[in-house]
Amino acid sequence: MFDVTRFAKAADSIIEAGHFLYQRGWSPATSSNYSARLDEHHIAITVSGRHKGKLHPGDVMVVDLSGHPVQSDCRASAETPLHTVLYELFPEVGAVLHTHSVKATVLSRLLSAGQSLILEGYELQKAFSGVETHDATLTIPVFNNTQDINGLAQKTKQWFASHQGQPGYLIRGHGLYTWGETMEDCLRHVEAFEFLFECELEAMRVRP
Ligand SMILES: CSC[C@@H](O)[C@@H](O)C(=O)COP(=O)(O)O
Ligand SMILES: [Zn+2]
Repeated sequence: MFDVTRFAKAADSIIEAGHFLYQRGWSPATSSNYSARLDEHHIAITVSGRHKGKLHPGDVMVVDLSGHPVQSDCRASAETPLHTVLYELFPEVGAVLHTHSVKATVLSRLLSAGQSLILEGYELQKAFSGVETHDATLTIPVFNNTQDINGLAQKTKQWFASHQGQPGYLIRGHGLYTWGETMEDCLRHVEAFEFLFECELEAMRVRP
């Protein structure tokens, strides 16, 4: 079983993240899903289909790392497997955020099939945990969108198993997944990505 106090704290951090991400326009309407680790076997995650700017405690539930609801009759996010594979793969990960911003959506559609987004030379890359210089090269893979979430989860798990230092990925025409040791780290990563997406789009505009 999970610790109820930890769940309450995790739910609060998820609700607060939803307010922030909705206000910034990165999680419109019922798009996006968020989670936070409770322990080795359980995470708190948003209930499917809830408006992310108006989350309340009943919109967050517990699932185990197989995605099964624990003490809840609600339906967990349709994209739960995209979260659980990250918690399985990275024991240090404490939070995962998925957003649907305009910039992530547009940029991911401009990259061709098989092309990753390469981020290098930006001072702001240092906002990602473990990155200490603008000279680092970050490779952000772009997976094709699909409604086969289990299939996509396996693809992401495989890719990140062999690229452990990379901070997130895009799903084409869909959005961003990123994670961190804490919810605060994870929110910083979303913000850093949004700045970098804007820089990349602006660079394409100036020099097509
Ligand atoms: C409102 S469309 C977005 C959904 O299809 C999905 O991509 C999403 O991010 C939210 O799904 P959810 O099941 O609410 O977690
Ligand atoms: Zn989504």
